[in-house]
Amino acid sequence: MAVVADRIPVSILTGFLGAGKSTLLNRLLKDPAMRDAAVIINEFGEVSIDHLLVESSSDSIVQLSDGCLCCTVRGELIDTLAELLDALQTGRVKTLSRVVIETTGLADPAPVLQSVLGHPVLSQSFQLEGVVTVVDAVNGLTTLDTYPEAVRQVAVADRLILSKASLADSATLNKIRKRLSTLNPRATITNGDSDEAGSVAMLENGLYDPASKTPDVARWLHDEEHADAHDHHDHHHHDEDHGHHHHHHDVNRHGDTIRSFSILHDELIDPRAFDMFIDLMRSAHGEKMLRMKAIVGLKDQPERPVVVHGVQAIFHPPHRLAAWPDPSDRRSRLVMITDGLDERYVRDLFDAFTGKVAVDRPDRQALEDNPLAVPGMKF
Ligand SMILES: Nc1nc2c(ncn2[C@@H]2O[C@H](COP(=O)(O)OP(=O)(O)OP(=O)(O)O)[C@@H](O)[C@H]2O)c(=O)[nH]1
Repeated sequence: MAVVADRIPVSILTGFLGAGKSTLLNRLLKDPAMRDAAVIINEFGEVSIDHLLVESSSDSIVQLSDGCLCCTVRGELIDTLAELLDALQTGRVKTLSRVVIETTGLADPAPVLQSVLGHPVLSQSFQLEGVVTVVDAVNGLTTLDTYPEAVRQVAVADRLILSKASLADSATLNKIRKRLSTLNPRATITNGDSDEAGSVAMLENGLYDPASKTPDVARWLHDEEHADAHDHHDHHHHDEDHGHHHHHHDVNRHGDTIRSFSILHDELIDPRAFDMFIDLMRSAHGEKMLRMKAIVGLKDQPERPVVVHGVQAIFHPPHRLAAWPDPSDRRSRLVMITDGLDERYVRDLFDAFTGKVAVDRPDRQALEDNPLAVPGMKF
């Protein structure tokens, strides 16, 4: 493979589940300087939603890498970068100004970094320009206390973007800023609301230098290099159960209580029933629901699906899309990442609200009578 004279800058956009990575990426893609950039989006879970919602400008190439970047299986990412290079060298892509890789929220960034920094061939053509980590001002402190991945994401960053600052009180904001400065004293902290956060400037952090980070970072990268020798596929279990594909994670990295699963539904849903389902999930199980993303067809406006984002107990205001992103596929899709919440239970609850009858399950009426199901979300 020929060596490209100027290496192409690669930026990594990371941050815990629901921190606001895609939101930032959508803003970034509107910056004219992102023309000729490629974006690689990695999603957790087999039913993808993110790529449908990325508002790419026509010149940006959006690649979907659906391998799991959160563990050390990095083959997919290497393949995707190699394909980009090939497209450039064979003229299928005229110019490639930069690459942005959005990791999954559970990503341990070390293997991702190592893919670029440590690959003998790719590192001749790509150079790591920096790591941008989005931290949610509302859930950030709890997340950092609970999930070591979140700490690593902060520690490796060149720039920290503090999202949802407008939703947090000033005492929380001060605490989180302090915590971030302790975890990573050299990273710039940028407010997510600022113009800078949504522009290419946030990616321009100079070349990535692990030595400027805390000593832990150099150690993690070193560990990753050595972990390469092992076959990490051993840790992945892709089972088929009731026709649903699971992605069970390497228990050593994420704890064996984290699960990702998705629900597909062919019929349009009664808006009120969906309200109730979401409300019950939020009020009764919010802390166990690390992430919910859904695109849902409701009976009131079948042509305009609703997008719902839940991040732990916080549900962001849902929004209606102007149309289905892919008109040939109008199934409702809910992707959930839970910690200690049984998949069967969530499925049964959803089925109950959407009218699927089963003998051993409460029906919708019974659930509506449940005082936990406080109506609240209106579309
Ligand atoms: N108010 C407010 N909401 C935000 C901000 N950033 C993101 N959100 C909302 O938070 C929710 C999650 O945002 P995403 O951008 O999808 O988060 P993500 O990090 O890409 O999520 P994952 O890919 O699941 O890890 C969405 O409903 C956003 O609208 C912010 O700065 N302020």
